[in-house]
Amino acid sequence: MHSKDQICHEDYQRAADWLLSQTQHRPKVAIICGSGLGMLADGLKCQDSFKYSDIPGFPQSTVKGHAGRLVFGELKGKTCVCMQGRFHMYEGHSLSKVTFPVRVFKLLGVDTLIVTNAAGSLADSYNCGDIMIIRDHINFPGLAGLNPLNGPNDEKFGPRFPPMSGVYDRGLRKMALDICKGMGVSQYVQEGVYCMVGGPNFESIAEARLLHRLGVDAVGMSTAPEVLVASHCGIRVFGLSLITNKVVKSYEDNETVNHEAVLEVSKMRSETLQALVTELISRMDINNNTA
Ligand SMILES: O=P(O)(O)O[C@@H]1C[C@H](O)[C@@H](CO)O1
Ligand code: HPA
Repeated sequence: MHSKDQICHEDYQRAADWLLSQTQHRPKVAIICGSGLGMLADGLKCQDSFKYSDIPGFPQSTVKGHAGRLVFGELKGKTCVCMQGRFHMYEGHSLSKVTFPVRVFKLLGVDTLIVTNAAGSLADSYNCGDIMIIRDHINFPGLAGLNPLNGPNDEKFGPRFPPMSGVYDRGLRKMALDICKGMGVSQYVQEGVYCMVGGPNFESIAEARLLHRLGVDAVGMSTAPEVLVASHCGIRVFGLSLITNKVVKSYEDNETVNHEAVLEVSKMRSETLQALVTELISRMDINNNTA
């Protein structure tokens, strides 16, 4: 490792080699669990689990609801790796640290990333407890120049100027909608635009109104950097937001949001989310990247 913020190819390779030496699992699918969504790893069979503090180069999780464990295992015959806890920019990590695991996953042979998060809704038709399939994102820190791909481009991972249209795989989104219909949960499933803000504060009312006017359906403090880095290195992406609160948009509204409430709602939908992710993985074709 060169300096706190500069990570080179060998650093990713060192972490990947260490993991490959510790487990027989060779994952094709990676799952990143959002706040309170760590239970997505619970269904994995034949688990091998590693504390982030033991993995070379991995940062530490500091947020409640993010256990800080990497879990390998089998789900419906597919080998998966699951991050029980992600890293956020507001914790003080550089964006290259936030996205460090994604490049390690690439070196492990992962070809599909499922990202999940807890988010607040701006869309008037959304309710607390809704599941939003992410169609697209707005990366506010990215628009302002805070991008994990800043700095020298590592051509071994991808091109200098990666496209960002169509990043959330259309086939997987359609498959997820079909699964939700089959599960009889379509009434609380949405498809929409996620916006990443820096956090750690929740939005002011004026900020919420701005995001609403911009067409944002749900807002959170993660996901976009991981998705950028995954897409840059050719990993297929699918994303889910769990709507844990409605963002306050009115000065007449006395509601306030807090992290404990976010974690409570995450728990409420854990079974449905787990069933959806399991069925999606079971149906997905992980060899030729077509759903
Ligand atoms: O990791 P995610 O994006 O699910 O976490 C959300 C955003 C903040 O970290 C936290 C706020 O409650 O939950
Ligand atoms: N805003 C930002 N991030 C969030 C929210 C929110 O309302 N809820 C959960 N994560």
